[in-house]
Amino acid sequence: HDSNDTQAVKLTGEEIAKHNNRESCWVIVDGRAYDVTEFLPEHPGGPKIILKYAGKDATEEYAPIHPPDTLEKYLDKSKHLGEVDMKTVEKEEKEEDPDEAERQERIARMPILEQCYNLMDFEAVAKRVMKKTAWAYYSSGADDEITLRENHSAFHKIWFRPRVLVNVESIDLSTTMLGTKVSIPLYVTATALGKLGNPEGEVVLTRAARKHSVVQMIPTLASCSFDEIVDERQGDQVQWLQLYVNKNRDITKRIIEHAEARGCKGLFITVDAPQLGRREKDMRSKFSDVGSNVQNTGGDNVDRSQGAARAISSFIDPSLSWEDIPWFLSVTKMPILLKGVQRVEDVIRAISAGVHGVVLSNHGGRQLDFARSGIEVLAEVMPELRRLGLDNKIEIYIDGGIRRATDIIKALCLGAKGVGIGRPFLYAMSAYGLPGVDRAMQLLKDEMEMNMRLIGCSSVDQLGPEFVDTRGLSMHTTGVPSDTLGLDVYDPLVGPAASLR
Ligand SMILES: Cc1cc2c(cc1C)[n+](S(=O)(=O)[O-])c1c(=O)[nH]c(=O)nc-1n2C[C@H](O)[C@H](O)[C@H](O)COP(=O)(O)O
Repeated sequence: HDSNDTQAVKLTGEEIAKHNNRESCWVIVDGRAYDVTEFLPEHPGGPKIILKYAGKDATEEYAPIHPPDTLEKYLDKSKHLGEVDMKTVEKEEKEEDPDEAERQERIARMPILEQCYNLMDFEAVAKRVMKKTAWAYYSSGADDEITLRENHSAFHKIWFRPRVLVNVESIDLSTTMLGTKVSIPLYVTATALGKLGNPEGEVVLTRAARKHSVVQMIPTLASCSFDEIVDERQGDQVQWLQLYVNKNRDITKRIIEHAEARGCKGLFITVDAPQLGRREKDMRSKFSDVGSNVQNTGGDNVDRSQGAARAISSFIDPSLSWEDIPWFLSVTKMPILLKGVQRVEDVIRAISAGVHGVVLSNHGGRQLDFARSGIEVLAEVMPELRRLGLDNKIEIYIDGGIRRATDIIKALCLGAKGVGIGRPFLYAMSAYGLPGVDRAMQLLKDEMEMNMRLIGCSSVDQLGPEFVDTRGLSMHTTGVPSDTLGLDVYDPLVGPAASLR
C-alpha cells in the first residue's frame, strides 16, 4: 500500500490477521493498523504482550497503559499502515473475568459518595469495586508491605501538645510551595497509570487540583500523554513534573525541555527507584505480559514476571548519581527537587549539590521494604538542619501514608513545607471519578480547619515542633493499629491461597 492508496482503501481485518507472528506483526489500535514487527524487541513490556494481539485489535489492552500519542511519538511513520474497516475485524472473544459479574453487582450496591467521610472510606470502596489488576497495581507495596503500613502507622506515634485560649475564629490553611500559593499544604503526587482506575486517567486529577488550588505532580508514567494533562490545566493552575531518568539522556533532556516550555514549575527527580520494587499483588495480576512503551528502550530481557511495574520501567537509569546533578541544573531553569530521599546525610548533600528541595519519601512503600516513613525521616532531618543553620536552604516535603489532616499538621509542625498524597486520590477517582477526588480534597480541608482550631493555631506558619510529642516515633515495635480500614486492603489471601479461603 502506498500512503494515498491506504487512505482510500481501508485495510480489512482479514488482511491484518495474516500478519500475526514474529516475522510479520500488525496490530490495530483505535481503528488504525500498525506494523510493529521491528519494534517487538524494543517494547519495554517485552514482545509477548504484543504477539498476543498480533493480527488483532489491541485497543482495549493498550489504552490504559499507553499515552495516546505513544505510537505517533515512537513508531516510525512508515509503519503506520492506515485506517481499518472495523466492520471486517472479528470481535475478540474477551477472556471471561470470573470476578466481573460479582464486581458489577458490588458497583450496583456501592455507597453513595456522601457516605464517604474520610480518605480510608475511598480505599475500602475502591478495593471492592475496582478491577483486580488495577487494585493490585495501586495498592501494592513492596515485599511484605511493612513500610506500606508503617507510612500511616508512624503518624499514630506522634501526639499533639495543643494550646488553648487562642483566637482561632478564622483559620487560614494557605501557604506557598516553590513560590506558588496553595489553598492547603498538599499536592497530588505522581502515581503511574491513572487509566487503570478511571478511563479518563490523570486529567481527572488535574480538574480536581484546579478546583481546590492544589499543585499536581505529573508522572513520567502517566496513562494520559504529558500534553493532554498540561492542556487540561487552566488559568494560573500549577503543575510539576516527576521524572524517571532514562538511560538515554537525550530522551530525558527532551522531556525536561518540553515540560519547561509547557509551563511546569518544578522538576522532581525520582531517586528511590533505580529499579522498581517487587510488588507481589501487582506481580500476581495478569499484567505479567503488559507493558508501556512510554519510553522506548531495547532489550527483550524485561522480566515480565514482575507485573506492570517492572514492565513499564526498564528504561530507568540505575547508574544515576550525584555526579549527574550539575547536568540537570544546566538543562533547565525549573526548581529541581529530589523525590525519595531517606536520610539526613542525603538532604545535606542535596543542599550542597544546589537543588531546591527534597521529598522525604519511600515511594509509598513500593520500593525498599523496611525503609522508614517520611515523617520519621523528617523528625531526623529538621533538628540537624537547624543545628547546621541549613533549615531555610531548601524546601522539604514528605509523602507516604497521609490519610488525615492531622497527618498533614504533624508534618508541618516538624518542618515540612507540604505533603504529597497518592493512593487516596487514586481510590477516590477510581470509585467515584472527579466528584470523588473533589470530596476527598474537601474532606481534608474540613478536617484541617477543625484540627488547626483544636490545637490552637489560626495559620500554618504558626505550626512548629512545640505542638507535637515525637518520643514514640522511632519505636517500630508498636503493632499496626487494626482499627483502620486500610488494613483490610492488605489481603494475604489474594494469591494462590485465595482458593483455600
Ligand atoms: C500509589 C502509587 C505510587 C507511585 C506510583 C504508582 C502508584 C499506583 N508510581 S510507580 O508506579 O512508579 O510506583 C510512581 C511513579 O511513577 N513515580 C514516582 O516518583 N512515584 C510513584 N509512586 C509513589 C508516589 O509518588 C508517592 O511517593 C506515594 O504514593 C505516597 O504514598 P501514598 O500513596 O500512601 O500517599
